[in-house]
Amino acid sequence: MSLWVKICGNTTLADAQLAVDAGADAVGFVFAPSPRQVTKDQVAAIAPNLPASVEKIGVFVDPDFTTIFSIVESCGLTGVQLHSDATSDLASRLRQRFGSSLRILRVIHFGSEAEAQLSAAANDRTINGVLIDSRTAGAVGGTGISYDWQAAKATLFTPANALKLIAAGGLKPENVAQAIAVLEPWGVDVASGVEATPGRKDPTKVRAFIANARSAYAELKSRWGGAQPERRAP
Ligand SMILES: O=C(O)c1ccccc1NCC(=O)[C@H](O)[C@H](O)COP(=O)(O)O
Repeated sequence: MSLWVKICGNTTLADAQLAVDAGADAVGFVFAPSPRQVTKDQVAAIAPNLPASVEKIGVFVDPDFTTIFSIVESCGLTGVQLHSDATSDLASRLRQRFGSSLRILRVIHFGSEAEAQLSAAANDRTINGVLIDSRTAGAVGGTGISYDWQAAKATLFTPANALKLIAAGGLKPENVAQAIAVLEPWGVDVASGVEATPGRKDPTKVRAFIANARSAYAELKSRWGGAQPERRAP
């Protein structure tokens, strides 16, 4: 088992390839209003040039099924990250249509409702994992703001939680090791923390982020010894 690393908010092939070369497991594309917003045509031109082994995740905010279906098909996405009402049947419709090959991630924002939302997610067999992110009054992602990791560890990233939990929100090369040491997540995700300017990645930051994350996870594994946390399949 190793740490899953996603570099999100790619807008060019060069940036996505940079993430791949630096060792990312997944690259993300934001199909929502954002300084990093991309179109279906842009991603359809980028994704086929990336290795098949790298996950290509589309990020959708309040999406409808038809839009997501069309984008996943046209761009060859391997996963979706849904910022949507958890009570909608969107995830189950996507699961029915694409089967187990599509990684479906739900987003939960750190805050007063997060614990209840995570309990509900634990019973949702259509999703493969949950990304715990920050939000502001104006943005549901890409905020560059980190939450209280100690509080998140106590309430969300608990040893009892078998979901694949991904830490996001305000991560950067300088703090990702600390986040991993505290939260012991299944994965980490970053957008603005590895940028040179909004929408464009900084090669030095991308490489440092992934290298620091990998070495922090290696330390964590030695702390665990033989007893690594069980995560729910798949
Ligand atoms: O990145 C965005 O601009 C964005 C906008 C709207 C919804 C989601 C968005 N990003 C999704 C991600 O997975 C980001 O990596 C995550 O929110 C963390 O962002 P950051 O705090 O900038 O690292």
